[in-house]
Amino acid sequence: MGKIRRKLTKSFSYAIDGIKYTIKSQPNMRIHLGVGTIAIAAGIAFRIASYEWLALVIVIFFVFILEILNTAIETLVDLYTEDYHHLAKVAKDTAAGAVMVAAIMSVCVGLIIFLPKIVNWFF
Ligand SMILES: Nc1ncnc2c1ncn2[C@@H]1O[C@H](COP(=O)(O)OP(=O)(O)OP(=O)(O)O)[C@@H](O)[C@H]1O
Repeated sequence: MGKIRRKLTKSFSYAIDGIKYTIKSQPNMRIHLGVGTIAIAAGIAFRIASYEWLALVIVIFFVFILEILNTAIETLVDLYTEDYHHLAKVAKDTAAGAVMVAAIMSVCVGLIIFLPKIVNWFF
């Protein structure tokens, strides 16, 4: 039992190391964290419904997940080659594209949830 717990603790701490590395090395991850925090604060301020929380939390975490995977792919490419290679460019650009698509999706969800509330608030 102790052995299993020690193994789980180790895996957990390696995963946290990966997340910490992404936050430290990727300015974009820090932007995602900032925007996610603002969106959560806005959700609290506007008392959004539970289905809106569901959509908001999913898109926020989806962007985090893809940024972490993007970092893993970038790092693997750099480990493989530091020379210019067309396929290295394709790998990095497509991984970055995935993050961008997720970020656009999260902006759309944010607008769908908050825009009517902001308009109501002002008018
Ligand atoms: N080995 C390589 N061969 C060809 N093109 C590369 C290579 N490394 C990077 N690139 C190109 O340069 C771009 C920037 O690569 P870089 O490693 O600096 O990532 P980045 O822009 O810092 O990504 P992020 O901002 O997400 O950290 C890549 O998207 C890719 O188009």
